[in-house]
Amino acid sequence: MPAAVAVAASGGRDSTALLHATARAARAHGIQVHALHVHHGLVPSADAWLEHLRTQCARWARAGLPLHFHATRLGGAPQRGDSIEAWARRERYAALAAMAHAAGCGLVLLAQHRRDQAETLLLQALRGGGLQALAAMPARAERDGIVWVRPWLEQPREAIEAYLRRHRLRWVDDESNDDGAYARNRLRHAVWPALVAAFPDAEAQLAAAARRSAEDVAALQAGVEADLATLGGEGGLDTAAWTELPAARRTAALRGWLRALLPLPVPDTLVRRLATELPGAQAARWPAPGGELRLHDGRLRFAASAPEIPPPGESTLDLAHAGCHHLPGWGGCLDVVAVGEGGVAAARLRRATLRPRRGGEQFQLGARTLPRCLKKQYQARRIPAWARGGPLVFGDGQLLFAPGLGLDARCIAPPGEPQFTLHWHTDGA
Ligand SMILES: Nc1ncnc2c1ncn2[C@@H]1O[C@H](COP(=O)(O)OP(=O)(O)OP(=O)(O)O)[C@@H](O)[C@H]1O
Repeated sequence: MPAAVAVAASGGRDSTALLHATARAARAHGIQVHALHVHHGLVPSADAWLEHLRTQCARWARAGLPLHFHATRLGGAPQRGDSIEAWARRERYAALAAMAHAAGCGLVLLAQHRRDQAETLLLQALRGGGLQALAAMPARAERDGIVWVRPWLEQPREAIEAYLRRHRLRWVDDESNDDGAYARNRLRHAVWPALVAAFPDAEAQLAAAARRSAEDVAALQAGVEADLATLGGEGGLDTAAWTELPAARRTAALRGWLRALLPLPVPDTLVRRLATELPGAQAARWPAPGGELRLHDGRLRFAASAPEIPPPGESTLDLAHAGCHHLPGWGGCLDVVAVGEGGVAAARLRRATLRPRRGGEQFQLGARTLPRCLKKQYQARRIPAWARGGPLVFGDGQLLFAPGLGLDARCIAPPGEPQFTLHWHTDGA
C-alpha cells in the first residue's frame, strides 16, 4: 500500500467529494493525502477557488484528516494557434505531475465519474473517433512517471451528489460549465436531458460501451504486438509475411509499425494508401511525415529526410524564463512553465545545454525510484518515437529533462525557490 496518495482537486463538486472520501479512507490505513490544485489564471474567480480549497483542507486537517494542500499557479498563456482548453489541459497535467513528484506521490486520483465517461464517449463519436477514441477515459494510465487513476468512473453522478449531501460538503461551481461555446456544455444542457428522457439507462449503457471498447482496444493492441514480433521490426517490415496476414489485421499491424517508427503522428490517409498499394508492389517509395517509406527486397523501411537545417548538435540556451522557446532545428518548441514546486531551479536553466541522445544517459523518473538507462525508460513506458524527438536538456552536466518523460526526479528544486517545468511539443503533433 502506498504511504501517500494525491487527489487532483479543482474545488468543484466531484473532486471535493473524492478528496474527502479519499482522506477518510486513508486515515484508517495511515496514508497521507495530498490535495493538488492548479490555478490556471484564466478566470477572475480562480483565486477564490484556490482559497476555498486551502481553507477547506486546513479545516479538514484540523478535524483529523491526513491532508496536505499544494497549489501551482500557471505562469504562461496559450500560444497563437493553441486552443485554451488544450493548453489548460496540457499545463494542468504537467503541473499535477510536478506537484505529485515533489510530494513523493506516484499515484494521482482524478474525479471523473460515469456521466463524464458517457459524455466523453458521445463527444468522441460525434468527432468521428475510432475504437480507441470510443474507449473514452482510461480507469488507469501511466504517464510522466505517475499512475493516474479514476476510481469513480463506474459511479453514477447521483451517488456523488448523495455523498456531498450526507457529509454537507461545500464546493465551488465553475461558471464556464454554462458556456455554450464548449461542446461538452452543449451536450450537457441541450442533449443529455432529452437523451435520458428517451433512454433512462443511457449513462450506464454508454459507459459500458466505453469499457467494452477499452477491452477490445487492449486485445487488438496485444494482437498487433504479436504480429509485429513476427514481421520483423528494425530490419524493416517483411511485406510478404504482412500480406499473408488476414486482411482485418493488416491495417492495424501497419499502423502499429508506423507509430513506433515515424518521428511524427501517423496520418490515417498514409495507412490506407499503404494498405492498398503495398500488396504486390516490388520497389516503391511513399512520402511519410519526417521522411520517406521505401520498399526494397521485400522489406519496407523508413528513411528520415535530411533536415533542412544541419542536425542539431550541442547548444546552450537561457531557459530561465517562462514561455515557448521555439527550436526550428529540433522541429518543435520547449514550453517553460513557472511553478511553485516540483520544478527545476531557475538558476540551473540559465545556461542549459541542449543536445541529442548519445546513448548511456541515466534518467530517474520519480523520487522513490532509481536512475535507469534512458533508453530503457522510454521502452518501459512505450513512448513512441515521435514523442522522443526533442532535445535532452542538461544543467551543470546533469540531465534535467527528457522529452516524453519530463524532469529527472534528482533535479527537483525545494519549494519556494524560483523554478520551472519543461514540456516538449513537436511542430504539427
Ligand atoms: N484546476 C484543477 N486543479 C486540480 N485538478 C483539477 C483541476 N481541474 C480539473 N481537475 C481534475 O480533473 C478532473 C476532471 O476535470 P473536469 O474539468 O472535468 O472537472 P471539474 O468539473 O472542473 O471539477 P470536478 O470534477 O471537481 O467537479 C477533476 O475531477 C479533477 O480531479
